[in-house]
Amino acid sequence: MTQLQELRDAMSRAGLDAAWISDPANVRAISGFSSGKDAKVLVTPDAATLYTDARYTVQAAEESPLSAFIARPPETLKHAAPGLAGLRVGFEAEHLTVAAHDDLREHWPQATLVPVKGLVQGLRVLKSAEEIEAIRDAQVLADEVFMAVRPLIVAGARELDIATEIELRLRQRGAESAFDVIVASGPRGAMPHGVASPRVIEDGDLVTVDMGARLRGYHSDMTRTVAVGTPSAEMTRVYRAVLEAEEAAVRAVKPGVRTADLDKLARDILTGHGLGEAFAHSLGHGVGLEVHEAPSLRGTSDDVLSAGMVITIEPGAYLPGVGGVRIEDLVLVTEDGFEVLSHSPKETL
Ligand SMILES: CSCC[C@H](N)C(=O)N1CCC[C@H]1C(=O)N[C@@H](C)C(=O)O
Repeated sequence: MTQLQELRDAMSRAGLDAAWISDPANVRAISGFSSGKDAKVLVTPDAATLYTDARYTVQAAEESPLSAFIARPPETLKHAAPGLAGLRVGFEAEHLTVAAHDDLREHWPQATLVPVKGLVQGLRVLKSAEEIEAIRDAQVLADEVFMAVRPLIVAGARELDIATEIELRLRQRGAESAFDVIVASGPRGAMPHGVASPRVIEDGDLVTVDMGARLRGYHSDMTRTVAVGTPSAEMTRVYRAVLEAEEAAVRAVKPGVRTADLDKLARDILTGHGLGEAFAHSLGHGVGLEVHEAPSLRGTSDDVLSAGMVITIEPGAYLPGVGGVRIEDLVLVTEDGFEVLSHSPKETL
């Protein structure tokens, strides 16, 4: 079943006659159109229209099987209005701005607007074989690039130079960076989202590199923390604790496991090493058309793993003023357990 058919089933369950899809990743999932931020999709039980503007006439015809209406707002909204009179139209409450909602109310006065959450995101959680292939291919490129750049992570190099090399080499392989590359060395390692800075890497630093490729719209995500020279005894101990937590959590991945329990498993190991407070984020997240998507591997999550999910396992420990460690693998949940998609070696300190 295509995601469009699945969406119609979900709309019917939610009591909707139509859905206005505005989130770029959801637009792509439903229509195949890759410039989702300049497009919307209107879905009813017997029609689906891609709305975009004249910059994309050729691209829309090439990429999407949906019929396209080429115009800019408000003509798009005026075009849709007659067919929506008297209908319950779902809109994406987590994405639509207040101003865009006002526009819908103005142009569709006879429709009942219904806020919905996760309508399409829910359909994206289980990946098709084609989607898994794209994520796998993206990770192959990311592994290649990490391995090629690893020898450049030495004392005297700047974090920015490492990030630039990663971005360039991903581009050369036909991909792009999935997000701003994180290169956090020495004390900057205490920042989980420490994007590369001009800092010069020093002997004895641990350097956290968090990178991903985007290929055919799909993302990969992986982190390695590498040692330059000999790190301090304290940071070596932190590294080993994070590695222990990471490997234990990966081994526990299988269908039916609650993501909150996985988070707890990793967190308990770090707590046992006195690092519970230092683990300042969730254990991981789903990966697909967005780098962060469902399921959430957070302690408060109700999500349960199923075969076909692609997730990250990425515990970390962050000591302000001292440094940090994160180790992250990209993992496919399989019928009988898991497959690790990221293959870059991890340091054994
Ligand atoms: C800007 S994308 C960052 C990708 C990275 N691998 C990642 O997902 N990180 C880095 C540290 C924490 C983690 C993250 O942002 N987790 C989110 C889902 C959270 O809220 O915990």
